[in-house]
Amino acid sequence: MALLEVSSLSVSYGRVAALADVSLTVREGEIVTVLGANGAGKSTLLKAILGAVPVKGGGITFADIDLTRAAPHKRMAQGLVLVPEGRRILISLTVEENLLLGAHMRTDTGAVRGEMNAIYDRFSNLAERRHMPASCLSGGEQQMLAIGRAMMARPRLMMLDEPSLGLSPLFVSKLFDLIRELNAGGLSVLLVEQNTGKALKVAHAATVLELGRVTMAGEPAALAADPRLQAAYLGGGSAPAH
Ligand SMILES: Nc1ncnc2c1ncn2[C@@H]1O[C@H](COP(=O)(O)OP(=O)(O)OP(=O)(O)O)[C@@H](O)[C@H]1O
Repeated sequence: MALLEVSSLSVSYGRVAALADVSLTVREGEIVTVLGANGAGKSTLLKAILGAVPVKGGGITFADIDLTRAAPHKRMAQGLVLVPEGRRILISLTVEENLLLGAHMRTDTGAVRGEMNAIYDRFSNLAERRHMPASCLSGGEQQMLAIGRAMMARPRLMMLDEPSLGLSPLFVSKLFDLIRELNAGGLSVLLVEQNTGKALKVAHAATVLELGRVTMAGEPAALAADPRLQAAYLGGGSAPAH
């Protein structure tokens, strides 16, 4: 079943057309990746789905509800969450305060505490430093905190904007393991990545954006084997095993 349906979406910043006629589907339980060079419109797509930028044309349906004109908080209440590029952790707040920010829309305080404990069980580094400012975390740990904060909203679909950017190879591996694990637990994922090889390995479907338009879309293994994609994003290397 389609969880997120983006159809013929167009977004402009003044005269700059950032997205033109973009369509994409995320089915329940899927990881879908959006690939593309800098400025292709990937972040704009995620922001438009979240309602942070106005759409000029097209539609966004989530869980069969038309959210095209809905306010961001209405979309979040439906289970949409964004882990933004650059993580946007509040470094002067404690780890725990950052996590609680993710639950600010929830009124079920008992369940919120349970969720937080589950996050601490998953991330012992965060648990150990729960009362310390987030500034004491490494970049990789801050990314885990950003994902933990998003989990606090109990999302149905998590959108991740270039989560591996600037992380050490060890944390990149941990990050992709985590995405797999969360997905295995039932979370649907829309993943924007520059790490094309890793993103294609983890995803069930992929879409390539170029200058705001979809130029390729389909099964990740097929895309990975496509010479155009190899030349542009995989350094001409061989297709990753799926
Ligand atoms: N606030 C803005 N005002 C004007 N133009 C913008 C704004 N944000 C993005 N753009 C332009 O819209 C286009 C798409 O940008 P976007 O950030 O969505 O691309 P991206 O694929 O996410 O790139 P990156 O990987 O660099 O984040 C680019 O031409 C960019 O310059």
